[in-house]
Amino acid sequence: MALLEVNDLTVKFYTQEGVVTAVDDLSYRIERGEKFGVVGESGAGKSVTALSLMRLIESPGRIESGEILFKGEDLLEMSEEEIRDVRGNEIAMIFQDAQTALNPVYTVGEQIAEAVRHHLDYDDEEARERTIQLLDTVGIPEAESRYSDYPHEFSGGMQQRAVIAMALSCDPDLLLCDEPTTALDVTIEAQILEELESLADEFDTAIQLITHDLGVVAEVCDRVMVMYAGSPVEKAPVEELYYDPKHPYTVGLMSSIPRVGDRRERLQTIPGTMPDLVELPPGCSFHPRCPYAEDVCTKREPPLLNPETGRDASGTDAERAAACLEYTGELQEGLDYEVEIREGHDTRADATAPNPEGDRR
Ligand SMILES: Nc1ncnc2c1ncn2[C@@H]1O[C@H](COP(=O)(O)OP(=O)(O)OP(=O)(O)O)[C@@H](O)[C@H]1O
Repeated sequence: MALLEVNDLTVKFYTQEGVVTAVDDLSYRIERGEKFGVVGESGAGKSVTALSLMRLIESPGRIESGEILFKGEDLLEMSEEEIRDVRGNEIAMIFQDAQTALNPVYTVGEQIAEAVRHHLDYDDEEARERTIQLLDTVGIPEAESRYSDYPHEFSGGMQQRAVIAMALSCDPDLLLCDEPTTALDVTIEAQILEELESLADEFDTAIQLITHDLGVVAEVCDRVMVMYAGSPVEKAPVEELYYDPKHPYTVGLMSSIPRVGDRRERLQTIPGTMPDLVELPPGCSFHPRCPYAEDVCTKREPPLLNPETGRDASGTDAERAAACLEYTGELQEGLDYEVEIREGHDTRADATAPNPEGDRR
């Protein structure tokens, strides 16, 4: 049994502008100890997916349908009390902004110790010892004396390490990380990702890592799901995604990974922006930005298929899936891109094929 199995999850927000379908019929699974990446631009539905797992979607949002099986039990059917027990104990979450997760009026050590006492039923002394040990594990030097520091006495990177320590304090089976290193500089980011990865291995914790950065995914994850406008457009083991991306949106994301040593902040980005989720474009929702779009793409919504066999790949078992009419055989010109393999993990797709109409939106 998979640790987590999300089946046909749909989440909507009832706003004054209309009904926003933030997550649309989403299915995926995460195995025990696995590191699973969720990638996509802002507004793709990544955070809403994670908040749904914690049952933290608030009004005007609503989980419309689907099931979220965690160790075989549907989180959506649990009582408030049961879900509170899962939250923090078995599923923990780390957000982008460490500052909001730490309370400025308590010392870092006290806050983590409080979580330890609460979740593990330790007495004060045991909780203090466990906290110091955790701070040390996440790479905070002189953990014993830093125990009594307030959050503002920690650097941004140290704060995020403390938040990771707090999340790991209860030894969760699943850690949801929402852009955990975005606010940090690149060197600290690399260190923290490495730390996160080795801690997850040590504690046998599965990770769902949310990011807009495919470079981060390459660093940490085993499998990846690429999301666009609330839906998965590609799923693949990480190596396959890099060396053989099957969806034009993935190719676009790959072209925008900044290269180490590149002085420009960002190379290219995909022209255009995410569509209005109240009213998605007809057909494939990516077609207005896709350099390979043909007439049929404006009319037919592509199903998630195995790109090799053309079979249905919408379920959680699918290892490889892409939603593009190329795989139903309906594209006449096909997908004309090449992936350039460079040293190490630095793979880049040549997605510079001209789009004659530019941003057609
Ligand atoms: N509280 C809310 N009220 C109304 N709409 C919301 C709310 N929260 C999310 N949404 C809608 O859901 C969409 C998906 O949001 P989500 O935060 O999951 O995107 P994301 O992929 O995580 O992007 P980001 O990287 O910016 O966090 C948003 O574009 C927005 O339209």
